[in-house]
Amino acid sequence: MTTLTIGGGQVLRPDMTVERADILVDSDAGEILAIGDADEVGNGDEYLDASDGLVIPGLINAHTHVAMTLFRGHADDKELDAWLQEDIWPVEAELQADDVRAGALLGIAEMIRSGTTAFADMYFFMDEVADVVADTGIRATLGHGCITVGKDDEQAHDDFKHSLDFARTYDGHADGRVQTMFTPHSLTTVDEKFYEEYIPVARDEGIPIHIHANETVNEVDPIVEEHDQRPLEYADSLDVLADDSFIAHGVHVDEDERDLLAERDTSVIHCPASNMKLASGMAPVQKLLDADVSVGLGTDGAASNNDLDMFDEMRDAAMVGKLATMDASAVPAEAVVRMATEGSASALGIDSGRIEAGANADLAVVDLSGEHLKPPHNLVSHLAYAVRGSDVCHTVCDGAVLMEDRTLQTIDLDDVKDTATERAHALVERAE
Ligand SMILES: CSC[C@H]1O[C@@H](n2cnc3c(O)ncnc32)[C@H](O)[C@@H]1O
Ligand SMILES: [Zn+2]
Repeated sequence: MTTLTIGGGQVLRPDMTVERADILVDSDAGEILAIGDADEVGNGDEYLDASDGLVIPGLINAHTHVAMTLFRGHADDKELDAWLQEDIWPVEAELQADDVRAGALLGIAEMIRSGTTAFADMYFFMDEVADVVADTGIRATLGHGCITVGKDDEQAHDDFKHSLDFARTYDGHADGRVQTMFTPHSLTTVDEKFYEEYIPVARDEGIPIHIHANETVNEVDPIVEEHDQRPLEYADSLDVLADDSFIAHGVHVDEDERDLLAERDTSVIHCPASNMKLASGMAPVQKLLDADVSVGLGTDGAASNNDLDMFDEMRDAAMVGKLATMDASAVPAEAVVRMATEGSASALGIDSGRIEAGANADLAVVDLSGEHLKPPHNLVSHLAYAVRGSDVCHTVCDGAVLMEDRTLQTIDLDDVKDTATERAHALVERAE
């Protein structure tokens, strides 16, 4: 057994207390072995210095499209439908496998550097993303996204079959760091008959389901008109809601839908930056929490955010949670830290997001030496409101060190930046 000690720092525990402790990790099994005083925990074969640092669970970005880093800054200042139809879908139509590889490498580098150790992604060319996940050491839940608008029946069926095949083939890839899901894009971009045919197949095979839902009023209204049902009631009639399902956004959800989500134990992934930038609306996050809905946190793609930094996302979630309710006590610091850790972990069904013996050794160390983190009155407050992604100095996933002293260990960052820039420019040119 090879072991790793993360020593000399303070540690965020699952009850949101902070204590001075060392952490011993079994690097082979990828698990936390012990947390305690240096003499109790003992010396590992390797050592990461966390002095003047706070060890936190690696953050979990529970909804993104990682290769969309290629479109960062390509299309801003438009609402969702115009943004997708006029700018994003035309460039996505030109995507090649190597583009997705380049965009995924860039996004994963950004996530590891800002303390994210797992993400959920629905996109295209997902075998490329799975291979990049394998090579870089991060953890991910991946699905090939299906859209039926603009496709004939045969193309749409092929898309769904491909999505199921991807989920079957790649589940457990990369020593179990890759899990898979079935990912119809949304309730308005996928025709009902495809839900009716393929959701039962996913359910029979135990494949989790992830969709965008209730993101904008433009998406909700046509469903209500056509089906005389709220979108999540419609989703439930299609058997989309279950304890291993999770929906992205959930901005426009009424009280009955919140109760339905709680009853079905379906998680909502809150994406506050994307919701603000696309002016989609303000999700009723405090009401979701009050209704006992499990809430995780995601950045969405880098074209609607425009970064993949989960510290930014925690801050945005806390800020917009207060603005939405005009209540400064809504969505407090502790709630957003829980969303980015245990809430997202629960949505993805992974045993990460908590620093306890037996849990996955997915960890990040925040350097507390910066002037913007003094005085350290309350470190949970700092995580929500003051820490920046660039304060992360070490990142560990599955017991392996992915970043040490701000240097990536599995990614050649200069090469990744150059390749992504070249491919993004060529891609946009092809689409013009
Ligand atoms: C079918 S793969 C995923 C698909 O979703 C698009 N997308 C990116 N951000 C959003 C969003 O906020 N709402 C809906 N769809 C989004 C992405 O560009 C892909 O086409
Ligand atoms: Zn999305």
